[in-house]
Amino acid sequence: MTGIVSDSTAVQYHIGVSRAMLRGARYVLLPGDPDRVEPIASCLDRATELARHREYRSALGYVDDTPVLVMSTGIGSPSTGIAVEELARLGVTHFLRLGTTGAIQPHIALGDLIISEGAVRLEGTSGHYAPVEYPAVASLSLTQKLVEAALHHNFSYQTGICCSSDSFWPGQERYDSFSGYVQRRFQGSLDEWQHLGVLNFEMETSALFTIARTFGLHAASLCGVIALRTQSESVQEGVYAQVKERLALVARETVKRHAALGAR
Ligand SMILES: O=P(O)(O)O[C@H]1O[C@H](CO)[C@@H](O)[C@H]1O
Ligand SMILES: O=c1cc[nH]c(=O)[nH]1
Repeated sequence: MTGIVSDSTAVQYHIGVSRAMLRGARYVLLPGDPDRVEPIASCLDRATELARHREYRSALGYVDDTPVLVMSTGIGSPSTGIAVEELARLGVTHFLRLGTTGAIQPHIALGDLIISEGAVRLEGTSGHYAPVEYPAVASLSLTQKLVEAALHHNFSYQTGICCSSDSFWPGQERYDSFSGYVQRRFQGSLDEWQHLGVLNFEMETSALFTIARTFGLHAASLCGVIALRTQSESVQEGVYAQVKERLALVARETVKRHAALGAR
């Protein structure tokens, strides 16, 4: 039986790109927001748009001679899991999430970058790939290059554990939802994660780390802080432009340094 999804030479069913379109790219930069693809791609050389399909918008560019795909994942772990599946099939081996996030530690500032060493799996998708005991951990070599790149640009950054939630409101203990209700299991959870040293909330990193690991592939996560959850439930949209620029600059430098290792 042949199906479009399982054929590695075909245009992939959800993401709308094929192996030939990737020009051998092994690196992918993964923002959640489709509108972040173009500004990130504009920090690469010779960038061109590839496709727009559902939440997946893609562009191909270069860091010197290294081809790099930029593709949005949409919001959340299910669509991120589909992106990893289909990109892995096309030969992508290194996945770098470029996201926005809400910080839950008081020493973190708006615009800071957070590099995740691991992630709390507060989502369902990764459980379809590995049991709950399996850790969601980052690729060491890719993460080391992220740290070097943030230092190179002199951007303030933190490293640690993030919490990846399946919901933006109750799972991140926000009370400004439509109903205002947060289930008992999440009441007090922000405080608890904070005491356990978790740095931030977002929605994709744990699925990305888990799935990439189970495939024997490499993933890292860089997020820019747009909400200070110890002060407010709101996101501060004024910092979004600065965060976007920082993510793109650090990503380019990370690929440059990692590609120079010549690792497969
Ligand atoms: O800015 P992105 O990459 O989408 O990331 C964060 O923003 C979205 C929620 O607003 C979630 O996807 C969360 O993980
Ligand atoms: O607080 C935040 C900000 C961005 N993304 C999230 O998931 N949470």
